[in-house]
Amino acid sequence: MNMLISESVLTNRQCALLTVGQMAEADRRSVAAGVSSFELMANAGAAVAHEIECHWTPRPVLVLCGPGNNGGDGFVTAHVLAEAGWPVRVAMLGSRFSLKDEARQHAQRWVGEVEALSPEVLEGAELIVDALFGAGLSRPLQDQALETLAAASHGTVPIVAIDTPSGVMGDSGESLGAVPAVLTVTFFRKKPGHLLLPGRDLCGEVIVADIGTPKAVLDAIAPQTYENHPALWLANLPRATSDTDKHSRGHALIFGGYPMTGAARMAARGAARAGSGLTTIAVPEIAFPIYATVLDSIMVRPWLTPEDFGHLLNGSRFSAWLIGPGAGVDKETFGHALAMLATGRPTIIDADAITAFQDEPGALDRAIHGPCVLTPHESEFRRVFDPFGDKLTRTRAAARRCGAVVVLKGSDTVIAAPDGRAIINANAPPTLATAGTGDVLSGIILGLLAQGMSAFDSAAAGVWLHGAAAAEFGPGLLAEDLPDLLPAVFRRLYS
Ligand SMILES: NC(=O)C1=CN([C@@H]2O[C@H](COP(=O)(O)OP(=O)(O)OC[C@H]3O[C@@H](n4cnc5c(N)ncnc54)[C@H](O)[C@@H]3O)[C@@H](O)[C@H]2O)[C@@H](O)CC1
Ligand SMILES: [K+]
Repeated sequence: MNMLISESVLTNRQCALLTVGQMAEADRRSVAAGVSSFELMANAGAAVAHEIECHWTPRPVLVLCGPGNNGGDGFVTAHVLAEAGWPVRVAMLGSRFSLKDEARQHAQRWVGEVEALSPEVLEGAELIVDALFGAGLSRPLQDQALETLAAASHGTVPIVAIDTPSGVMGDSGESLGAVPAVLTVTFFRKKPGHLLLPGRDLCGEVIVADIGTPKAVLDAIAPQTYENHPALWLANLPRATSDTDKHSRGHALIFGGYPMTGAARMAARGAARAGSGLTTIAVPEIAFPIYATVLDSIMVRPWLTPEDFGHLLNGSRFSAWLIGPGAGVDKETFGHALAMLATGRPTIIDADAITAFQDEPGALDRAIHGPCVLTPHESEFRRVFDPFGDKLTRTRAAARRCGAVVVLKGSDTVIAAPDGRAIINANAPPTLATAGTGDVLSGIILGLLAQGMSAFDSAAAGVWLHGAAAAEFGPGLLAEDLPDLLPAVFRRLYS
């Protein structure tokens, strides 16, 4: 997996994602720093042409240009490819004389015919460049744009999108009529819509091209959103040294439910493999024989009454706790979760323990006052948080409301902190869609929290490690395979 090795040389600045508004600001600041808009557009179109030449041999290309700057990039791409000897045609939505500023200047350099956009222009094309609209689209595609792209998607001709497939919204990844591209070339930094679904799937391969935007622009913009990558948290990942002993690596406690006992056991194995020095499952006495007979290094601690469980929490030996996997949705789970949160020690509230707050979400907000991670999937999220808005906005709002790090799971998991920082994860393979993988995820995050990593870093690292472990295994994955795949992922991270 060379991917991990080459990716690890990235810096966190390179993982930054910019909103459509921030990208426009980057453009303005570049111009103020002396890089003209004309030059930015020339570089953008040339970068697209370069990627096309790297991916395909010369063939008839059709460039579909829109009425804004995305269309301007398209004219540059057409010009550069034609200069390189490729057979190029251009079709445009509207008139090239209605283009403004640098887009107009670049369009004037195109001496060939400009056909009117319609599905008929697709005839004979063996590569299509979608330069109709960029990421800032605010209304659905319609008429000729919609019909032409729809017709293009019915054929087998590859589509290369400039900035985003037209119709994908850069801030949310939502689609207003976009069709899938095989390659998307964007500029300076990705936007959230390149990673959030369905945008990510519609983009195909994404290449980020340098178009001469000065790097200092990023400091001025101070982005708050990142693509998940080890560059963001590797330096803070706990590592054992020669003076480490098991107690200094933390002690994770998991609430073990009954009769569903597998979930807590898988979480415990995730915590232990993530490096927790000691891992204990606290179980109702009736379940003790079930847990104890199938666990070795992981300890099992029986409790008889809820008061016993409370006393356990008030002892000082545990450094982080988790409740949720297999806990059951009932008053007891609600009470145990509140007892954990009341200690102010690092706590993960997952699965049933999230749902246990569905009638009283305010109680969750009031109880959180220490480091805390919530790990809902979409249905659990909707039971306790506002379901409106795109995934990034919703997760941020939830984190701000409750004061915890919120991990809204899925193929495009979003991790948000109460202070507004957010990370989008894109390394999770679809094989993770199987029972119990969420239990292992909360266990991995617990193992990192127990070792003293911050809640936001633990959540980001845990989500990434979980995805990398699943990718390591490939098809046929079961949740119980995941903990044992972590050592290979760690080995590569540290190599
Ligand atoms: N750093 C940057 O921001 C750079 C941006 N560049 C390009 O500029 C693009 C952004 O340019 P623009 O802001 O002009 O955006 P677009 O090129 O997407 O054009 C927007 C125009 O289309 C119209 N429009 C929007 N939705 C429509 C719909 N559904 N049907 C019909 N018309 C619609 C709008 O009224 C507006 O006139 C980027 O995507 C990128 O390709 C590059 O030239 C280089 C640098
Ligand atoms: K486009």
